[in-house]
Amino acid sequence: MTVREVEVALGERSYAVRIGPGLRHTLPEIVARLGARRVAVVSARPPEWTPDPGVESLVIPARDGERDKTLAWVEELCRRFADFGLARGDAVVACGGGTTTDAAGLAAALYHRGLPVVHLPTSLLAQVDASVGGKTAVNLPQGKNLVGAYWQPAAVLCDTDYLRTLPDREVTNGYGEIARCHFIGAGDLRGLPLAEQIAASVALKASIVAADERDAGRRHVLNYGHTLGHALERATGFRLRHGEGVAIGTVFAGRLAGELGRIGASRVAEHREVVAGYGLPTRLPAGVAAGELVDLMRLDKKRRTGGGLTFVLDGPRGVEPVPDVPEHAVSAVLAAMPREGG
Ligand SMILES: NC(=O)c1ccc[n+]([C@@H]2O[C@H](COP(=O)([O-])OP(=O)(O)OC[C@H]3O[C@@H](n4cnc5c(N)ncnc54)[C@H](O)[C@@H]3O)[C@@H](O)[C@H]2O)c1
Ligand SMILES: [Zn+2]
Repeated sequence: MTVREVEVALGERSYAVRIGPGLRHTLPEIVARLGARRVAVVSARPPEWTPDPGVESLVIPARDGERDKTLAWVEELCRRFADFGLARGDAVVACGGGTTTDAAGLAAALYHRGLPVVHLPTSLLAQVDASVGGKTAVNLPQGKNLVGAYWQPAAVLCDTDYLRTLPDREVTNGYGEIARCHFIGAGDLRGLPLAEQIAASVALKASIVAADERDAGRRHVLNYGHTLGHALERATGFRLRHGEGVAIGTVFAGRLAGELGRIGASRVAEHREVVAGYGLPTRLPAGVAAGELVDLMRLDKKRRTGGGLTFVLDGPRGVEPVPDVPEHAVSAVLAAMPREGG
């Protein structure tokens, strides 16, 4: 069995992300190394797929999905930890999609002011992105991921066996994040075995997180393709999955960089080819007006930066945030983008 290992280098908070088949069976070694006497296993997978930590444990069944990514669920998890008698020296295990690792990660960060958490991400998106880097969060009615903490896991086990039961659309969703890695430093991953694509995407994220754990600068490049991606998710009432929005947003980022004279025509074309090559959508969905997308992007940015459209774009110095992109350029590129059914 081939196991790949990526180190997230964060000093005394460093940890390993391991990628390969059957890795859930190595959880007891990780728990033993942590010295945990008891473990709460928050699992969104069925019992036969829920990992055994090898010590006294409480399994808390969870549901993946945004509807349980709430403070109420985090409180419920903490109450069950307390009823079980979880205390310092113990640990939490999170097994599920990114919604489950985010919520259980936040519960671990808060309970007793922080217990070690081991992530076993079960979706492709969670393996390449959500479980690595230490951001945890839950949603509020006012918006997604508004309440959270930085809480690095003690270890991440990307057991590729989990992906065998993943629906096709969720596989595609994860590829949206892998495709954008092509342009932010991972190089060409097309045609490689899936485990290698996961490892390369994780290695890229690990290197960026190690340089900028708390999102002060470099970590922004991870948002490649995300500005339009987020607007598309919202404009379609989340009918488009996150990775699909990022895919279309990546094609758009290439075209916008071309429009601004930052990259040449062949690099623009490469964006579409790479995204299409992963079986991802490249065209704007039907029925979403360009004006609405610009409004959504402007709103999104205003909240964060106080005005001006900023995009993470490719260019002569590589990928970097580009502030004050003129709105007419954005509108022109959107108007020229191919459309579904058009
Ligand atoms: N913390 C971070 O840095 C970070 C980064 C990216 C995304 N996220 C968060 O991650 C979440 C998205 O993650 P996601 O796409 O995994 O969503 P998810 O947790 O909702 O899972 C997606 C779907 O896949 C199903 N699923 C998961 N594993 C499965 C398996 N092995 N077999 C069959 N079905 C399975 C789930 O039941 C669900 O229907 C979002 O809430 C996002 O905010 C966090
Ligand atoms: Zn993303």
